[in-house]
Amino acid sequence: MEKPYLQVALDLLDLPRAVAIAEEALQGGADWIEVGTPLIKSEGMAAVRAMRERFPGHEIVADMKVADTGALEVEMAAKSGASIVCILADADDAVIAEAVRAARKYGVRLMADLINVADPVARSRELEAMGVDYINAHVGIDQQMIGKSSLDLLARLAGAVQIPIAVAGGLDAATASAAVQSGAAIVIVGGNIIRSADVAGSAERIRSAIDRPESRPPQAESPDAAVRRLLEAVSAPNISDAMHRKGAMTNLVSICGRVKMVGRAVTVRTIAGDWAKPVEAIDVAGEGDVLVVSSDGVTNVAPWGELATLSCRNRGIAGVVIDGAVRDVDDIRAMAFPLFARTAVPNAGEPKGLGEINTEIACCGQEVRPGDWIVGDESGVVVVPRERAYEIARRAVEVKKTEERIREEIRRGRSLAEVMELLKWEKR
Ligand SMILES: O=C(CO)[C@H](O)[C@H](O)COP(=O)(O)O
Repeated sequence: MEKPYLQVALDLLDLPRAVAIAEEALQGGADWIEVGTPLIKSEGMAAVRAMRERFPGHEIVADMKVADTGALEVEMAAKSGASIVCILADADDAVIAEAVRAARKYGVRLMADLINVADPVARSRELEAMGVDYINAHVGIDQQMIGKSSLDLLARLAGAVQIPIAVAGGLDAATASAAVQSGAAIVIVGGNIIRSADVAGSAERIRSAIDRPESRPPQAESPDAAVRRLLEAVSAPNISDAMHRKGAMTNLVSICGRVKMVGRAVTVRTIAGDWAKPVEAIDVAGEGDVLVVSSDGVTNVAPWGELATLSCRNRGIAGVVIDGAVRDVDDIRAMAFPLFARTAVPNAGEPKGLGEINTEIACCGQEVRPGDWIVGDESGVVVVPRERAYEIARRAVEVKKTEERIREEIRRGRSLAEVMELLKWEKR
């Protein structure tokens, strides 16, 4: 079998950055350069021309995602220097037929992107019969965030067509290696190369995983374990960004400073500093849970202190959030326990048993339900709704990756405004 190709997908907005990143990716062993759809939307065919001029010896793939006017869009890309043009597999047969005619006329090849196709096997066979040159088993970025896998799609295509199959969608070194073992002839990687601080190094790792694929049995992981692993890898600000600036609790401070907390909420409602329900909830919570206590913002009396914190630590509870006051701060600090509260006060409340455990509560400006995910660090606390936890955790990891590349470019001497092209992207 011919050596699989590594195609780097330049899903960026800015052409000079894209050229610089393409150079680094080629140094690391990428073969084909994809002018990504966001770059085409931002810079137009100028991006395709620039890549052709700068990299004359490489395949230039224009990810046009053609949905209509097949001939016109293929012609544009071909005349700008693309050697491969991407069309949507789901486009009408009339669009595909026109795209194929134009591709033959202008001497380029067509790659059909299976994103969102209902019956990928049947459609791939039809596309092959219509003259498409490559099939792309592609799971899009938003689909990846809800757990869809390009490797599953690739597996469905085994033996379905004779033309080469490309695969794309969140691939890294391990999944690129698995893709090659499942028959992929072209491995397309975007985020895990272009948003790395070390683009050449990341491309190199993927290149060697493709060239020397290893079979490693996939690690079984429960959905909860996956969410926890992902949330532990990101910060509260990463999560807030991933949630479009929603989910942040207000007016809280981290009593022990530099601590991190991730866990599912056990909710508590208490009244007038009554500490019975918060303390009873310690025995309701399991290892890794977070107690979230609503005390209606009361700050002249504390429903929480050192002995409760010690008890939490013994049970492996991940942290506590209180929209009120706490006491015994010096002893709690010595434990370095993740405790988030509004303030400190010496008075304890009375344990009368007012309130309830594990009902929906309002706490620090957020609605919290039992089982929602709570993440806290020195920047504050965010609430992640339980039904979107996996998606938000995945998106937060992407936010972090994007920042890694931006940080590297600032280290190299550019300003944040330059890297982000703030002036260009101000809202008009
Ligand atoms: O076409 C795309 C998105 O529509 C991307 O280029 C493709 O998914 C590869 O990027 P990533 O590796 O980040 O998923």
